[in-house]
Amino acid sequence: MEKVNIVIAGPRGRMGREAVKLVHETENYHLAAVVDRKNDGGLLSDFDGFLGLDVPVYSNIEECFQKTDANILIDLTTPAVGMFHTKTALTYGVRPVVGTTGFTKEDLKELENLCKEKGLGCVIAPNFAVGAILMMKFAQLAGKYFDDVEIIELHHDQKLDAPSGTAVKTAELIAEVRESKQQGHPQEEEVIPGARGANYDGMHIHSVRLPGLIAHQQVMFGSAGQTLTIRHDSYNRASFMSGVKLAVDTALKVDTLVYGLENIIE
Ligand SMILES: NC(=O)C1=CN([C@@H]2O[C@H](COP(=O)(O)OP(=O)(O)OC[C@H]3O[C@@H](n4cnc5c(N)ncnc54)[C@H](OP(=O)(O)O)[C@@H]3O)[C@@H](O)[C@H]2O)C=CC1
Ligand SMILES: O=C(O)C1=N[C@H](C(=O)O)C[C@H](O)C1
Repeated sequence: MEKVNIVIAGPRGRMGREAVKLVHETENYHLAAVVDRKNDGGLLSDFDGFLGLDVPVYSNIEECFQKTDANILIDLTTPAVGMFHTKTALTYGVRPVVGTTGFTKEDLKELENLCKEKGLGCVIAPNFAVGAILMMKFAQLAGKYFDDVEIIELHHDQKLDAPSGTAVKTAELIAEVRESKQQGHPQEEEVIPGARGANYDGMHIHSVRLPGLIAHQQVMFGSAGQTLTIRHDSYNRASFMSGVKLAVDTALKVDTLVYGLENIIE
């Protein structure tokens, strides 16, 4: 079986380290190179925790694709560079699998067009954990029956973006089935600005950041005399890896942009 040549951007990060392990341990995957802003021209094995992984490190992603025969880019970096990496991959004929969050609607539209133009697959998944995908699907189902919903996402305090990509995706999915509604009292006032959280089509999103947390979300619905709470917890980053593998295998097969693993998991 021919190996899938994979480049990982952000290999030293919390997610990147797990992804390196996944690629290294998957029989038909080959870690061809990594993109890191440190150690340009060196090897991944120069960093702590990557013993024996003599994989070239590039700081310039274009140079990486010029010198590497890559099939897939797995991007696990930051909102600031994720879009540039994804566009560059498509330009070089490499299929992106993107876990990095913080992409805007305009970014997604641009990438959808670029995928069409190039005839390449790309998977952007705000959350790779199967349980989180189910949580979002269940929330969308509940959104048909409850107009009032608040999303509470809870993450470690090193997270850069708020609300989380998962919370935004959840709100988007609920908005597809819920009549638009401004929730709460029409005359409610925030005594301290931000008290009611972010507002997506009238749904409120609250972002909690604390050391000790990994990635958690609860979606709370309310109507007369009842509430329904749907919750998902990721206790470690290994929880995301089966979804990363599914995304890689899907990106190789399709020739369009897939935004969200709920479009793959039936
Ligand atoms: N889709 C999903 O299921 C999940 C998505 N995420 C998302 O994945 C992303 C990464 O999360 P996490 O691993 O926790 O974050 P980390 O901060 O641990 O890792 C990010 C890594 O990207 C590196 N980086 C920053 N800029 C560049 C650049 N220009 N080129 C190459 N590497 C760069 C950082 O380097 P340095 O150390 O030098 O800053 C760091 O090593 C986030 O956007 C997060 O929201 C996270 C978990 C699950
Ligand atoms: O930064 C994280 O950690 C996570 N980010 C993703 C998001 O923004 O939804 C996925 C998961 O929640 C972990």
